[in-house]
Amino acid sequence: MSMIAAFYSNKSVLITGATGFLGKVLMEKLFRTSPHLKVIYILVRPKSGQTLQERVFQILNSKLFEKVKEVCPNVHEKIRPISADLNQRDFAISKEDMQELLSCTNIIFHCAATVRFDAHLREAVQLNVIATQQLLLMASQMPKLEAFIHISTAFSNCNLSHIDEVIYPCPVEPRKIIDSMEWLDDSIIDEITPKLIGDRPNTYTYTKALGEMVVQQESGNLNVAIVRPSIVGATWQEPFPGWVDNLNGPSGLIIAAGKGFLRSIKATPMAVADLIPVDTVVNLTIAVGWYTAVHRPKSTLIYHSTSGNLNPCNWYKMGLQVLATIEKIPFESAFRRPNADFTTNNFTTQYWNAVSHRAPAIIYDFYLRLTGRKPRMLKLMNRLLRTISMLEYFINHSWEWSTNNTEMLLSELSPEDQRVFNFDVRQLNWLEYIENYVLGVKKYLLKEDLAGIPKAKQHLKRLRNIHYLFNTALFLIVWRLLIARSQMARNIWFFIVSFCYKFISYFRASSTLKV
Ligand SMILES: CCCCCCCCCCCCCCCCCCCCCCCCCC(=O)SCCNC(=O)CCNC(=O)[C@H](O)C(C)(C)COP(=O)(O)OP(=O)(O)OC[C@H]1O[C@@H](n2cnc3c(N)ncnc32)[C@H](O)[C@@H]1OP(=O)(O)O
Ligand SMILES: NC(=O)C1=CN([C@@H]2O[C@H](COP(=O)(O)OP(=O)(O)OC[C@H]3O[C@@H](n4cnc5c(N)ncnc54)[C@H](OP(=O)(O)O)[C@@H]3O)[C@@H](O)[C@H]2O)C=CC1
Repeated sequence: MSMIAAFYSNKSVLITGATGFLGKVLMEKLFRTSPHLKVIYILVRPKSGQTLQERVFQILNSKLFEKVKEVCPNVHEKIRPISADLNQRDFAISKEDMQELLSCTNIIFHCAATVRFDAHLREAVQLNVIATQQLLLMASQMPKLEAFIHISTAFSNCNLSHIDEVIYPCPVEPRKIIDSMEWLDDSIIDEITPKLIGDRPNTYTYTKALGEMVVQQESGNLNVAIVRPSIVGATWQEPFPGWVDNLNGPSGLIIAAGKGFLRSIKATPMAVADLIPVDTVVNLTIAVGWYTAVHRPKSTLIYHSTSGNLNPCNWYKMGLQVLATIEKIPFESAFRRPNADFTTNNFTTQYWNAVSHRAPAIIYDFYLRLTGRKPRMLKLMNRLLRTISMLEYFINHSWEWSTNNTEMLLSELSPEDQRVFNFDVRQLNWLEYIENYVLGVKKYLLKEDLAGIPKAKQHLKRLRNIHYLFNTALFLIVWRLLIARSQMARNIWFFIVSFCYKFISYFRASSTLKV
């Protein structure tokens, strides 16, 4: 029997960010391994015209939850959605709900965050710092609370190249930043943002670092731990391989490459691609919840959920495997044949952006206009290039994360728990994982049927023919223009034609001799 699974039986768990990528997988695994869990409270806001109940219904009816329903048929009774907006004071939770949360919660997993790299500093501070502070305050009023697990990111200190499992202080105290957000207007915040974030690439990583400091400073007597995942990718094993449902991290780029939009990207091929499957992060997080509650470490422990130091993979190997898989199982209705490559300097990046990204988009838009349709490709391409520019920092640097606490925790688990809550990345086979990832992107993100593969291959053949035809026509037009305007081009043309003529005459003569 798994000790960890038994620990969660009869517990009341509170999850923030349960409608997000990581939160959903966390909830799924908790229900599947501990079906006797008492209740999971999830803080949810109404969104995109959907009520809380509709959002929960959609999650429970998704493919991700299929296995849970087999082991825990009454799962819908065990999820208790609480209407909450983490941007509001007291999260805008009703008095009755707040009372229930305060008196019943045993474990908190705080996953909610804004993960947008371009979030305004005010917005990022509100969610990644102030909401964490408020949640800690709530936690301090929970008599039954056994552990508070905060999800941060391995990139909160990406301004360093070697990162230990410790909290590094930021030059300006979080309290000062929080106070200043109350009275500074947006234009001044815009001006000071670059100075505050310093050598970090965006407000996201900066506010996640501030969030960690808040956890350290304001957790009082609570049993607190922090989990720091690197780039979270599709599931490795559970509930099934390759599950993913959002475009963050590599997923969006896999689509862009597979559909033929992305042809080149500035990357350091040998830099470590520190991807970590979402189920690995979730298994570690659940184990951390158990360890923190049962062993009550004296200080706040940080756990790195990274792959680089134990089982490294680089962007070159990853990119190659993505392309190899796409060739085997192509995506439908590609814009161009998938054929992406890495560039390593600004000049070639700009060149290929113009030639391989913007020019085809402009030509396609011209074709749309001619056929009476609304042009859209250049706009889409510009958005893709903007997204890539924001991700570039992470594919052009390498980091080293120490994983002593994570390894210590693994050694503390029973063999059964090591199996049920496996977070040992040394067992990960990258090529197999990436293949399943690409397949998962096709099935669960693009919702494409595998039966459509022959048609997709046919479409790629057509694109290849169009490509050859286009290149030949382009060559002939350029050549014709050159010949018309330049004596040197005419001379070269004359030389080539006479050379070919002599060559053919020689062959004809030698074949006549043989006869
Ligand atoms: C021979 C060699 C072979 C070579 C082969 C070559 C290779 C080829 C193979 C390629 C694969 C292998 C290598 C992969 C490299 C992976 C790099 C990963 C780095 C990740 C680092 C993460 C580290 C930190 C981890 C953390 O700790 S945090 C979690 C991570 N957080 C994020 O990843 C948020 C990012 N995103 C945003 O920050 C916002 O998205 C924002 C960007 C501001 C836009 O913002 P905005 O313009 O407002 O627009 P959106 O509404 O968001 O989107 C607007 C439109 O772009 C779409 N779109 C959103 N996203 C993405 C995305 N990714 N990729 C693509 N499209 C996207 C969306 O569908 C919408 O399209 P539409 O629906 O309009 O058609
Ligand atoms: N994905 C990654 O690559 C990595 C993620 N992380 C960390 O993991 C955690 C989870 O990330 P991930 O699941 O990928 O992110 P998602 O963007 O998928 O999920 C974010 C969650 O936060 C919720 N949320 C955001 N704003 C509010 C609000 N105002 N009130 C209530 N809920 C809100 C969202 O709710 P809603 O559905 O309503 O928007 C959603 O459930 C984050 O803390 C992130 O920093 C760390 C490293 C890498």
